[in-house]
Amino acid sequence: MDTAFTDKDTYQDIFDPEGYLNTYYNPKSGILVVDGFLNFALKKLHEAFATRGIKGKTLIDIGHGPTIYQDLSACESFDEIIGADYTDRNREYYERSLRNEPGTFDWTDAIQKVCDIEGKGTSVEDKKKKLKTTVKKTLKCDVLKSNPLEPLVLPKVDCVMSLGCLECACSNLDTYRNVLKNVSFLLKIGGYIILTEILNCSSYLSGGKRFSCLVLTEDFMRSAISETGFEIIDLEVIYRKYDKNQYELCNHDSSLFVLARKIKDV
Ligand SMILES: C[S@@+](CC[C@H](N)C(=O)[O-])C[C@H]1O[C@@H](n2cnc3c(N)ncnc32)[C@H](O)[C@@H]1O
Repeated sequence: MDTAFTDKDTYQDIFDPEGYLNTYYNPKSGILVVDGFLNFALKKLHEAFATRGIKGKTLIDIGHGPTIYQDLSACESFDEIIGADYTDRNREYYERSLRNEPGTFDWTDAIQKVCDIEGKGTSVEDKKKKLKTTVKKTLKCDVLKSNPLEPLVLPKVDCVMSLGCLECACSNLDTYRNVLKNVSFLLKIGGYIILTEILNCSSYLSGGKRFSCLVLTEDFMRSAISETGFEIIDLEVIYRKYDKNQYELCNHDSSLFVLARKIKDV
């Protein structure tokens, strides 16, 4: 299902955090739970931070939306995490989730999964505390700007992570390549980028509204990342089993994880 490009101000106006979380991350029926993406992402993030030892002072989590699962492994490897998203509602929901406010989405299953993968006997409560103390703030950001955090200019960071955001922010492949350069601007030479994207998806339904998605392929991702000054360290794709009902909500056929290291500015 194609749909007109939904730009950042459409997100600001109509993207509903609760509707998104219930459709995509509900522990029993969430599309990204049922299709295996969430477990895949949690495993790959643990591998990147704990097994490969990607660590440092600061990680920026760009386009976090209302989700916190992506920071559960990172919070053990970085002194601080800075969140960033375009919409006020998503930044507010992210902060409320970090404070474990009543009525916010229950991430217990995902947190328990990460604690189990880590195998250190960390309790869900202790992981929530670690996450809350490591994420220092969340900032307004626009990945379409050469400095996505404009007007702020932060010191270059050790890692930038962006899960399921860039393909929503871009209307064409050239813009996607530029956005990779924009995100790279925030990174030290030798720093790391971590991306997940859904592939071959043209749109997704969230909170009863349809949002556009830039159709990405594994080949495009490999070339775009290499052409924007990164060396790919790890890239993995998982394929989803076809389910007509879920497909109508979100028509991706696979999901991609990539870890890459910045070797130069382009
Ligand atoms: C599908 S949600 C991804 C949420 C979350 N990272 C996840 O893994 O499910 C896409 C996010 O991209 C953000 N976004 C869209 N356009 C943006 C832009 N130009 N700059 C920064 N964030 C943007 C939206 O506000 C939204 O939070």
